[in-house]
Amino acid sequence: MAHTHFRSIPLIDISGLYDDSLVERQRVADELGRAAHDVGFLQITGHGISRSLRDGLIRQARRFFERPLHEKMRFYIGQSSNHSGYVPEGEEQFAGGGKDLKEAYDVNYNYTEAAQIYPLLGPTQWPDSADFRLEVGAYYRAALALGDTLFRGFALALGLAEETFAKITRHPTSQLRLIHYPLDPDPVADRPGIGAHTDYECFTILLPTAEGLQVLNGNGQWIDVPLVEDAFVINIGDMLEVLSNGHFVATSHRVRKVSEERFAFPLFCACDYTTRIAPIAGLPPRGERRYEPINCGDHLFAQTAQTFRYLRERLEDGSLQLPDGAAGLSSFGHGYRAEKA
Ligand SMILES: O=C(O)CCC(=O)C(=O)O
Ligand SMILES: [Fe+2]
Repeated sequence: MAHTHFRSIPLIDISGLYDDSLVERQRVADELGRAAHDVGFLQITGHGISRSLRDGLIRQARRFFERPLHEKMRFYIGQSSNHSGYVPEGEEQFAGGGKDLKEAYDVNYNYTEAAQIYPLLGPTQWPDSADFRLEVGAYYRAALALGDTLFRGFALALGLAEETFAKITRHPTSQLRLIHYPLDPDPVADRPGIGAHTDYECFTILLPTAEGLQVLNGNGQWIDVPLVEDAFVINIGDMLEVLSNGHFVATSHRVRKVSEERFAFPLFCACDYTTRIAPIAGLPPRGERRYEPINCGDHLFAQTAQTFRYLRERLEDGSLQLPDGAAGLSSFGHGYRAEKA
């Protein structure tokens, strides 16, 4: 296993990434790089996303999930063109048939400029609330911009040109999930909030409202991620592990059963749909692992199609086909998750 026997999650003030001095940006980038290499998880402060933007997001999520199911289902993800909208409990089914105790609202890059050519890109399906669209949309854009800053930091940390990732993140297939974990009505049933997994994308910018997230260290121990005021949790996903040739690690994590209502807002920062994800030229391998190249969008869509009920039904009735090459992807996503957990 690549990552170390860490016992805690590094906390890094990233305000220096916005500094005019490259020396200062490199100093912070080196800290990010150490955390991404040793742990695959970190928390950041100094990110510049205001409390009011964060509060607006949380407020809109609370309001939406409080609505009766039949109203939420008017914005069901299965009727959208870019895989956005309401995800009821049980819609997602993971390898082994597990179901998580959660509901979600998924917001994608709102891509309206061209005819939709790829399954995960297109206009986002918003609910019938102008405030939701305003506040959630504003948060999405701010968090995506923070993602661009982190991409620059990770590039410096890898010894690459600062803009390396900018060329492949123009209209990224990056999804913001508003997740609601209700209070568990049946504390006997053994259902996790979210079972053990790694994230598929490059990295995730996560805002949680309560504790519950746990991270697997190299010793096989689950380490609690504490709730830190004003901080975001950042974790490396499969694609940045590949791009960095294993220098950064996608670390397995889970959400344990919740004893209080909990919300969590991950923004999964990915690349443009057609980006070929392979080790970046010039980065020496770390360890024995060799990475097969994959296509960013096809990989995300193939994983999604195999876990969401409405897409599985289309696969089964033949109205949807998986992208070419999707079959050979078991070393990522859930397959990889199972191996690590
Ligand atoms: O709820 C959380 O804190 C984490 C959610 C998560 O890991 C995911 O959605 O991939
Ligand atoms: Fe995750």
